[in-house]
Amino acid sequence: MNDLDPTVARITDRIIAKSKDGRRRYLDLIAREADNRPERSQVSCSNLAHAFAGAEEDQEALKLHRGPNIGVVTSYNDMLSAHAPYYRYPERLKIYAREIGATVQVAGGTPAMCDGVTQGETGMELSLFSRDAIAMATGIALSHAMYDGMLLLGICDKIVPGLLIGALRFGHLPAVFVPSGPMPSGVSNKAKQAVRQFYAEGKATRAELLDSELGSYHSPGTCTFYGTANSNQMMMELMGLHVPGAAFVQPGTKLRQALDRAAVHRVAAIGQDGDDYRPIGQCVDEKAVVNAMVGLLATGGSTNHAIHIPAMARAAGIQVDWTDLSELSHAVPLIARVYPNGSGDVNHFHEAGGMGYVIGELLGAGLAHADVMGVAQDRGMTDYAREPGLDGDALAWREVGKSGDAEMLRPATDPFQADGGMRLLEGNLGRACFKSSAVDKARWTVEAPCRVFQTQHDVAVAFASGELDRDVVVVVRFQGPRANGMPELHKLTPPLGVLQDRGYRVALVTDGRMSGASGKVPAAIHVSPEAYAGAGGRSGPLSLLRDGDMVRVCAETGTLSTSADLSQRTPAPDPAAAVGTGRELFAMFRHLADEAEKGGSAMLASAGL
Ligand SMILES: O=C(O)[C@H](O)[C@@H](O)[C@H](O)[C@H](O)COP(=O)(O)O
Repeated sequence: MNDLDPTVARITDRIIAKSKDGRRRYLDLIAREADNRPERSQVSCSNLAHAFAGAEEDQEALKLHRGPNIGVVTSYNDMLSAHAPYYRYPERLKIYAREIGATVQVAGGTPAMCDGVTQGETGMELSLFSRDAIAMATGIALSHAMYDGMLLLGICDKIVPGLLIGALRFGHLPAVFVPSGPMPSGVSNKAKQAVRQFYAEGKATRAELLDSELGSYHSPGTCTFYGTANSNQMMMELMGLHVPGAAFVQPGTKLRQALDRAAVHRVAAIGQDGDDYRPIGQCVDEKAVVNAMVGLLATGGSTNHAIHIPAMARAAGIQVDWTDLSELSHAVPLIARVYPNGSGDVNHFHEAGGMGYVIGELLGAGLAHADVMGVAQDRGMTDYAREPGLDGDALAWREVGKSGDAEMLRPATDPFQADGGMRLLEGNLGRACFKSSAVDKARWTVEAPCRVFQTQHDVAVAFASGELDRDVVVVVRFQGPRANGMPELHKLTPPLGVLQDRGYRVALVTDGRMSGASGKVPAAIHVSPEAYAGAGGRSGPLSLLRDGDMVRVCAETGTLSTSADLSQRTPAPDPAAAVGTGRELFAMFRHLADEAEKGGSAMLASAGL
């Protein structure tokens, strides 16, 4: 293992310094919570009876306080394919717990949205804030104070960040995340995108498109592209919150079951009553957060994490921003290419060495912190650089060896790109993120007259009528957290991709989000401050742009600017708040949300975190 890379060391020190007060307050809180944790033997018998009444065969063990009682927070629903396998989990987890004299109770459920289902639809405007609703639901589940540890069942985009934020507010408890793995590969993501582009151009029928989509999304398990859900799994490994290597093992396999079983046994082993106490609030420290950022950059992960990492870190008293991410990006090489940044999917990535290989390379190059607490048998990250397998029925970890596919995974000494997957853009239009790993370097700079839109639907209409057939920067504004909850605008990818393939220089500029599955088209996203002013607020510069203004997006120099003189202009008026699809229920989240760079969260802002 090499010495720590100087940039990683410097940024970690900076994060530690700026988080000093917040982190101290947080650690004091969890120490107090640990000290004040109600001894179950002292809790009122009536309260206990309420808690154990439904426990059936575990009632006796709970009554006698035989072993740790583990609370499961599950985000099961069977519309979300990734979460469908969780249906059978509670029963299994209870059995695994009994093997070691522990008990498992389902503490509560959380909502879980599928961004694939709501993409381009009004339901997507609830998506970012569903993360905070999940954190709050996690808090409600754990508020019963009957648990000695937690198992967190969630995979997809907002669910892992929401579960982690909620769990961190119970940071005196140990926790293990339990993923259930990707579905087998179907129609390749590249072929799926090609049919979408054909359809956008009128060259494929709706029936052909649906067949292609169903060939891709075909069974229970996580979608196979490297989007937000799978980036979540990467981060949980690099933060040490999984049983090592649990991320990408498919559902319904013996290995998956062995990993789930190990998760129960691990969380029971690292509780406050044992001699190896590892509360999640200590596992998630500044170094673990830096590891998550490094992993995101090294693998070209989802841009959504530029919003979620600051939010998750805040819940543990830690402050990070896009400057930290961007500076790290200069030091972290891109060592993985998974669709949308390459052609293989997460199953191929896993076969080629997967997370074990990535972590081994990052540790070897001094880019990741080895000395995080983690939940693995041996403290630290070393176990995460191995891959799990079965020796008979027993779980065993083996060395990963060389990359099994040099098109997909490369050593840190011979990477795909010398720097990581994300750039910060700045200028007179604000601050924005640019996913450089997904965009051909020849397209890192686009300067063209802009067309300004207020909805993604209007972009589709302009595209269909041929109005966008030219070099153009497409600006889609009023898509920030306070305007409409900051939806993903991934449905713009096929039309903009078509324009690009027709030979035009095209870029997108928006205060909204793109999906983890977006790539190819250069995009300045999450522009902050957002265009929307809100009561008593100030409109961001995007609200001043007009059709025809020259806009420059440059990932090389980190620029997002216009040559137009904006100083005398009046901002475009805020759009009216949308109602329907439940959006009116989320008005308070929109009113109170802070900026994307801080996590776009009303909950954290209001809590003073
Ligand atoms: O951030 C993400 O990872 C996406 O929101 C993802 O959850 C969503 O399902 C995509 O919209 C589907 O991607 P495809 O366009 O490849 O089907």
